[in-house]
Amino acid sequence: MTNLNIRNVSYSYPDGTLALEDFCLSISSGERIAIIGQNGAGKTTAVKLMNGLLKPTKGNILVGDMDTKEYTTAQISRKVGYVFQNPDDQIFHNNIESEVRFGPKNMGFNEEQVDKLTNWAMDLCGVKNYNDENPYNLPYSIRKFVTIASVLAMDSDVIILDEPTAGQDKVGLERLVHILKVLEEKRKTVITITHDMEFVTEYFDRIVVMANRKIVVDDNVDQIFYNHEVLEMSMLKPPAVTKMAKLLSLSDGITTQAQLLAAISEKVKQ
Ligand SMILES: Nc1ncnc2c1ncn2[C@@H]1O[C@H](COP(=O)(O)OP(=O)(O)OP(=O)(O)O)[C@@H](O)[C@H]1O
Repeated sequence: MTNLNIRNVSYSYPDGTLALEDFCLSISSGERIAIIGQNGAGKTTAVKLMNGLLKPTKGNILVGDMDTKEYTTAQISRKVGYVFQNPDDQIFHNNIESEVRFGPKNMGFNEEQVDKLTNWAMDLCGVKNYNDENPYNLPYSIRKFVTIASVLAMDSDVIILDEPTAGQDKVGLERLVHILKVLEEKRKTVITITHDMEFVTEYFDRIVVMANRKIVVDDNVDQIFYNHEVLEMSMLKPPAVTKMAKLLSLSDGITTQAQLLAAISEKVKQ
C-alpha cells in the first residue's frame, strides 16, 4: 500500500522553464487516475516527479513515507514504476528478456522471483514470442509493450503509463485493457497520461485536468465532460459518446458506451 502526497510542488528545468507551479495532489493506494490536458501543461513533468526521475524545485513529494528528495530514483521506482511516453527513451538492452529482467534483478529479488516476475510480465504484455528479438527490430506498438512489461516485472505498488494507447491498434488496445484489469485485481494504483478520451471514460474513475502548469479540475469523469468552462479552459474535446448523447438530448452524465446504450433504450421505451 503506497499513497502519494504531492505538496505545493514547483519544478523548473535547468534552462529555466517553469513546468509545474504549486502543484498539489493526493493519490490513495488502488486508485485509477487519468491525467489529461493540453500539450505542455506539465503532465509528464508531474509524473516524472512522482517516480523520482525529477526532484521538486520547491515543495515535497511523499511516496508512502519517503520524501523523493531524500532517496535515489532507483529507490523510489521500487514503489512507483514509470512507463515512458516514447519506448526508445526507456529500452536499453538488445534482447527483450534481458530488458524485462533488468528491473526485478536490480531490485534484489532472488533468481526464482526474477524468473517468475519476468515470465508473468512478458506473458501479460504479449511479448514472449519475440523473446530473442532485438527490441529495435520490432514495431513501435510491441516496443511499447516491452517497456510496460519491464515496469510490471518490478511489481511496484504504483504504475504510471504515459500515453499507453498511442500507436496501438485494436489488438493492442484490447491487450492494454486486459493489463488494466489484471492490475485492478492486484489492487495496484494506476496513473495514466492520455489524450485518448474514450480510454479515459471507459477505464478510469478519477480525472485530473491540467492546464498551464497547474491542476484545474480533479473530479469524476461525468463532472468534467459536462462542464463547458473546464473543457474550454483545458482545450479538451469530450468523448464521441458524450457528444452523441448531447445531440440526442439525453440526460447529462453519459460518458461510456454502456451508459449511452442504456439511455437510448430507455428513451425508446418512453
Ligand atoms: N527537458 C526539458 N527542458 C526544458 N523544458 C522542458 C523539458 N521538458 C519539458 N519542458 C517544458 O516543460 C513544459 C511542460 O512539459 P511536459 O512535457 O511536462 O508537458 P505535457 O503536459 O506532458 O505535454 P505533452 O502532452 O505535449 O506531452 C513545456 O513547456 C515543455 O516545453
